[in-house]
Formats: sequence, C-alpha cells, structure tokens
Amino acid sequence: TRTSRPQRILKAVQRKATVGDPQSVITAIDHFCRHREWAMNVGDEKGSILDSVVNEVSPVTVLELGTYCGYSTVRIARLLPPGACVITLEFNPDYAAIARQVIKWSGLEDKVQLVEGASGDWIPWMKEHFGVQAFDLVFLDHWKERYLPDTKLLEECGLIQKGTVLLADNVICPGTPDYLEYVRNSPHYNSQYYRSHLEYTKAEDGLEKSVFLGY
Ligand SMILES: Nc1ncc2ncn(CCCCCNC(=O)c3cc(-c4ccc(F)cc4)cc(O)c3O)c2n1
Ligand SMILES: [Mg+2]
Repeated sequence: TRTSRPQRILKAVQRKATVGDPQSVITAIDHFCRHREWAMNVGDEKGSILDSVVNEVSPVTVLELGTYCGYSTVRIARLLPPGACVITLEFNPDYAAIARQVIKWSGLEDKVQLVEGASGDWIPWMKEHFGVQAFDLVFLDHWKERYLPDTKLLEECGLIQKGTVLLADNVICPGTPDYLEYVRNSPHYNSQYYRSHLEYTKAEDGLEKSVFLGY
C-alpha cells in the first residue's frame, strides 16, 4: 500500500537533513510541506512565534499536546537548556512512531519524553508518573475540542501554577472558540493573540498565549 504522509515526511528528513542538526530537520519538513505536500505542522511562520515564546519563558518542563510528526517537539526541544525537557502526548501510534524517528534524527531524544495516549487519560497521571510539579509551558496542538476540557483538567490536577504559559495553535483555523472565550474572559489568565497564517498557506490563523495569574 501507499506510504502515509508522515512516512513521506520522515523520508524527506532522512534525505535532506543532517543527523544531530535540529535546524536542518525543521528546514527539511518545512520545504517538503510547502513544495510537496501540505501537512499540519505548526510551520515556519507560527514556529518562529513559538520559538520566541519558548525563549521568553525558558521553561524547565514543557507539555506538548499533539505530537504529529514531532516538528514542533524539535522546535521546542532545540531551545531547551540541559536538564529541561518536553513531555509530548500523541494519540495515534503511527504518528508517534514517525515522531520518535524524527526526534532521534535531530539528536534531541534526551530532552523529549514521547507518550502514546489521549490527553484526557494521561494528564491525571502526569505528577505521579513523571514527577512533574507543574508545567512552565503547555503547547496545545491536539484535537481542537479538547483544548478547553484539558486546560480545566490541568488546572484541577494542579499542573498549572502562577506564571504557567499556555500557547495554543489554530485558535482561528480550524478554530477553538470555546477555549478562546474561556482564556480571554477568565480573571485568572492574561491572554494575547499573535496573528499569523495557517501553516504554509495565506489563510489567517494565530497563536493565543495565556499566562496563568494564580487563583
Ligand atoms: N486528546 C488527544 N490527546 C492526544 C492527541 N494526540 C493527537 N491527538 C489528535 C489530534 C489530531 C491532530 C490535531 N491537529 C489538527 O487537527 C490540526 C488541523 C489543522 C488543519 C487541518 C485542515 C485544514 F483545512 C486546516 C487546518 C491545522 C493544524 O495546525 C492542526 O494542528 C490527540 N488528542
Ligand atoms: Mg496545529
């Protein structure tokens, strides 16, 4: 049978990127998705905004919801200092298998914990299983209708504390209206919108950055 799109993305990385060079992995995926086949990576334009937020927060513990092929995982992990790590959750085993290889090719496997499963099932176990106190940064890029329930779940599980930054992809396209309404109207968050474009297209999209202010 035909290869899958994630498999073709991995092939592009193995052909074009240098082992141990995360930037070349990012460039290879962006080139493939812009000139060969569109795919739902955060992409280069929104990716630069993601980079600036990671650099601003300089997080020790990051949670990423929705790994896909590991493109944003590599973008985040390449900016982390020694001792910092990103826990990334992926629901789809085929995507997870590809992401592991992309992360390995970039040489960042020591900074990444890839967990296979659904956010709703795993979030309640994060403290116990990973010894996480609270996350410094959460990148939401999974099922758009799970952004709000998972944010509430993270709050309930004490995984969000004063200063935790939530960064949400696709708040315009495909859109996450209930999540946006919540973080923009809650007295416990300071929210701002970074206008951009849907990856590799001219359509509008953007990232919403929300800082938790404490209870
Ligand atoms: N609960 C749970 N826990 C863990 C999980 N891991 C994966 N999932 C399932 C997530 C499946 C992929 C999510 N991402 C998107 O759907 C997405 C879509 C577009 C897009 C598509 C078509 C268009 F025409 C326009 C825009 C663009 C994006 O940037 C997107 O990120 C999980 N769920
Ligand atoms: Mg996305």
